Amino acid sequence: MQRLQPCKHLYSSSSSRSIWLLFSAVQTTQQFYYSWHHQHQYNHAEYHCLLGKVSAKFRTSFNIGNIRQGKSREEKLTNNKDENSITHDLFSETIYAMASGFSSSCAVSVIRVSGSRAMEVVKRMTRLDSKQLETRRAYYCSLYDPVSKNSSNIALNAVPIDKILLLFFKGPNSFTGEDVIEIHCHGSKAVISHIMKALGTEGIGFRPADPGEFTKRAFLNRKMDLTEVEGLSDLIHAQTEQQRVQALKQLNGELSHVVTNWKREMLNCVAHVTAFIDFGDDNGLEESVIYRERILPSVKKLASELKYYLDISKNRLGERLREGRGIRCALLGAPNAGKSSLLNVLAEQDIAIVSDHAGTTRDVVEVQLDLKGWPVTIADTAGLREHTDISSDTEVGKHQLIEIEGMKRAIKKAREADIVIIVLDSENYAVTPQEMFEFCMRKLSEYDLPDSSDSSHTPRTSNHAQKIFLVQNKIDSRNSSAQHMLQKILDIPLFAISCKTKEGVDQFIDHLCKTVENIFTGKDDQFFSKDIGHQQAEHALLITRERHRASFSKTLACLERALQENDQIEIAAEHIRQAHKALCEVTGDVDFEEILDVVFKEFCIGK
Ligand SMILES: Nc1nc2c(ncn2[C@@H]2O[C@H](COP(=O)(O)OP(=O)(O)OP(=O)(O)O)[C@@H](O)[C@H]2O)c(=O)[nH]1
Ligand SMILES: [Mg+2]
Repeated sequence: MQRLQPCKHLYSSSSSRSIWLLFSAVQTTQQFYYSWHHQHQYNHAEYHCLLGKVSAKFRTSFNIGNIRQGKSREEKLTNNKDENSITHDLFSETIYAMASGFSSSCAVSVIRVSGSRAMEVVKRMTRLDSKQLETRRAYYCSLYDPVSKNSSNIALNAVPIDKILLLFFKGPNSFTGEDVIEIHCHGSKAVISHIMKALGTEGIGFRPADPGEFTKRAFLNRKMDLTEVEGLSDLIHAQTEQQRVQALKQLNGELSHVVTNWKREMLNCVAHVTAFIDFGDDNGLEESVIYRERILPSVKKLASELKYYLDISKNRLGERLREGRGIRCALLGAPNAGKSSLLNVLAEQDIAIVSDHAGTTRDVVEVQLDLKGWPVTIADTAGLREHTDISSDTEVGKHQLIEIEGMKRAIKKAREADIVIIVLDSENYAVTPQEMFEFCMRKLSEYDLPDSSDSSHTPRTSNHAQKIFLVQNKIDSRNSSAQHMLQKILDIPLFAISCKTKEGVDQFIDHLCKTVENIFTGKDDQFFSKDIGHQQAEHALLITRERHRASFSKTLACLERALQENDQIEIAAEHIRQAHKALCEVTGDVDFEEILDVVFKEFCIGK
């Protein structure tokens, strides 16, 4: 049997192997040997002998001095202070910040203190007995200026700052994993600034928290993984109902759960290979059998699951929901058709300039709306019309060039949109609604594809799903007669409305809301293939960031390389290890300061 030299270099070269990895691997190897034992009818003595060998081998193979996982992140960070400037002295200081929002005055505000010396608040700023203090209980008491460290009691004649509710959370069963004190005080500026000043005085010596520092401590103390941290950040910033739902799912670990299962399965495969490399020959195990029966099916399944998640999230609906860009709609039509008027009606405010001068809107004007909890971006655009014989030498020609540039931008915007709303003018005799509709459709199909390297929007592909709505405006006008009304064209939804009297507007908005909801929930087969239902659409919304997608793609590429290795199981195992590492970036189980910086900079102070 031809194979590479076994695993020593595979493990010893890796400086970030962990005890946790070791135990998982030993555990999975146990499962492997149990199943192997069943197949090969080993007796118990033989089985335990094998398992002992594997465990011992794992212990020596892993570079335990440099482990990360398994130890708390805190320990790792304390050991590597110089490498990790981000967390330098992070745990030695007790921090404080306002946890509730900043407002000039409100009924109650919350100030949070976290760290090993948090109890000093109780000892030196209240008359409560710190030794008797129960965790997770609220105490109603007076809060005083801090007494010096050596004085045992608040003086009898001390003047209180405020009457407060004090809560104590004993670490590690707290949000940060450290001792936490919450002060619920009255929300006036005077009370808050007095308490904040008292906590920062030299005597008590706490430090104001950096933005997101409480959550960073929670992450480093393994209270939450990186996807949950992101979920929390999204929940704090959620503007619409559906953003809240999405954020809460991530905070509750839905993405984390999927990723953790994949990671476990990958470790399982690696453990099988390692056990085989070290002991397979001794026990008559065949490399090709292990590869075919154990590695190949697992890796195939993992690869197809990753591919599925990447495929269904191609439209980046998860990111778009989280970021608030949502579904992109563009208003397209002739000058003066009422596009800007419709934008203002939808936004319920005067965002775009409206006038009876044809060609009022020159550039794209965008507004983000919340349609029943789903975010939507609507773009008002310059009016479209035919142009002939333009000369840049004349004043008129110069104006026309500007208008043409506006039209180009309008069509580009419409091409990128998920929904194009063609606004037709019932008053316009020069061009019939039917002609205008055909003109817009021609422009939509003629225009060059936008630059797909611009990652700010979904790259348009040849099968870019797009919906067209027709809106015939100004039905209130006395000039609008039956002959100027558009007849229904195929199955394109057609709405007759008046931006002036609001007639028909509600039906149009209802239809728009329903369409947007159907897209996000997988009921629209233009955006998801027909067999993709509600559950798959929910899966698609799990990927909320480009960094998730990038790690998934990297993981898939490693797994595909592993699949090409045929019977070379040591090489396949190394690819699987790389896949595991790529996936660890999603949950934050690797050393990668830049990612932490990106994630935590989204946070506000006090969280
Ligand atoms: N009677 C009537 N007039 C309308 C209605 N909607 C818009 N208008 C008028 O039509 C004119 C053009 O409206 P806009 O909203 O500026 O049209 P537009 O399509 O944005 O025009 P451009 O920016 O030039 O492309 C304005 O005078 C509006 O008051 C409507 O429903 N009924
Ligand atoms: Mg306009």
